[in-house]
Order: sequence, then C-alpha cells, then structure tokens
Amino acid sequence: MISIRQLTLDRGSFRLEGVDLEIPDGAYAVLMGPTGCGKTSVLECVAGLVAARAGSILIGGRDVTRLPAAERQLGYVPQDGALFAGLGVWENLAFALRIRGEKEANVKARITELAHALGIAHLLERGIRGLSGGERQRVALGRALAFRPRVMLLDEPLAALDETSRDAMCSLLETLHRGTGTTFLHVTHSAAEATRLATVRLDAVKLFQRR
Ligand SMILES: Nc1ncnc2c1ncn2[C@@H]1O[C@H](COP(=O)(O)OP(=O)(O)OP(=O)(O)O)[C@@H](O)[C@H]1O
Repeated sequence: MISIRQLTLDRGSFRLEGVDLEIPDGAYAVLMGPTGCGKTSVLECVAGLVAARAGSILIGGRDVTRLPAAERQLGYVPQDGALFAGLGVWENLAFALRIRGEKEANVKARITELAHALGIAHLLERGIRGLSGGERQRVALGRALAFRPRVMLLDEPLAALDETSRDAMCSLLETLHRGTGTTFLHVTHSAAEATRLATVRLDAVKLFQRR
C-alpha cells in the first residue's frame, strides 16, 4: 500500500497542499491530470527527490517521508528515462544490483532474465547513445525493475513513443504488473493509457484541489 496523507510540497512558487491518496498493494494506479498540475512533483516526493513540507508518505506501512531516496527501495523511471549515458545498456541494468553488493553471478542471471522479458537481449552490448526512444524506455524500465522493488513509479513512460511502440510498451507493462505483483504508480495526461492499464484511476484535478 502507498499511503499519502495530508502532503504539502513546494516547487518554487507552486504549492500543493493537503493531498491524500491511497493505492492498494498490487494495484496499477494511473494518476492522470493536465500539464503543470503537480503530478511529477508528487511522484518525485514519493521517490524522495522532493522534500515534503508537511504530511506523510507510507509505503507498506513504513513511514518513508524523511528517508533519502536510496533507502526507500522503490523502482523509479523518470520522465526522460535518465539513463546513465556514460554506461552501456548492461551496466545501466546492473547498476542497482551492484550498488547493493549483489554477487556477479546473480547480477548476470537477473539481467539475462530481464533483458529477455523486456525484449532487449540484443541491446545488452550497446551504449546508450543511438538507442531509439522505445529502446531507452525499456532499458529505463529494466534498470528500475532490476532489484525487484515492491513499488514502481513511472513518469510518463510512454510519452515519447510512437503509436506502435506505445502499444507494445503497454502490453509489456501489463505483463510485468500481472507477473510480479508489484504496485505501480504511473503518471500521465493520457486517458487512453489510464483506460488500458489502470486498476485504480486517480484524478489529479480532484486530488490536488487548491484549498
Ligand atoms: N524545480 C522547480 N522549480 C520551480 N518550479 C517548478 C519546479 N519543478 C516544477 N515546478 C512547477 O511546479 C508545477 C507542477 O509541475 P509538475 O512537473 O509537477 O507538473 P505535472 O503535472 O507533472 O506536469 P506535466 O504533465 O507537464 O509533466 C509547474 O507549475 C512547474 O512549473
């Protein structure tokens, strides 16, 4: 369960106040709303990249509000994927496992499994530069999934993709959600994505109403 209680945050002159929302374990929640309403800010606050001014964020009953991002144990795919351009595809996928001190044999097995599931096995020896938008998104998803987080945060994961790639990514996200029991929180402006993927629909306009 992701539980956000009376969350207040500031981004420059923009402020959200008293946001409450709950996402049950194993749900695929889609947070939808117009541009600039604060969806990314809330996601970044859950990820630990933006501080909460007030309120709390609980994940699986644990209060993570004041924890640094690295201690929250969440998979996070930012809006632009933010892959490490100086590392290859393999190293991007391995990153979260290596910093956790995972044995190389386990890293290798996990990356092989992930690359197969994500359809990127042929890209493992490539660098990041030159990957297409869809390939980047798959690698970004793999990097976030590598350590098997209980919660995945996705910021507009399909925005940069053409229609065919978007459809393929939607199918992939459905498969990953069904296969892992992970709780997803996916931010988008697209009603079509929400219709296709959401088991829980969250309307940012209602949830973030200024008081
Ligand atoms: N680092 C920042 N400094 C100042 N203002 C910011 C910062 N980050 C975000 N904002 C402002 O906060 C508001 C909410 O931005 P946010 O990115 O959370 O919205 P969003 O709903 O995710 O938008 P989009 O759908 O376009 O990504 C916007 O007015 C934005 O300009």
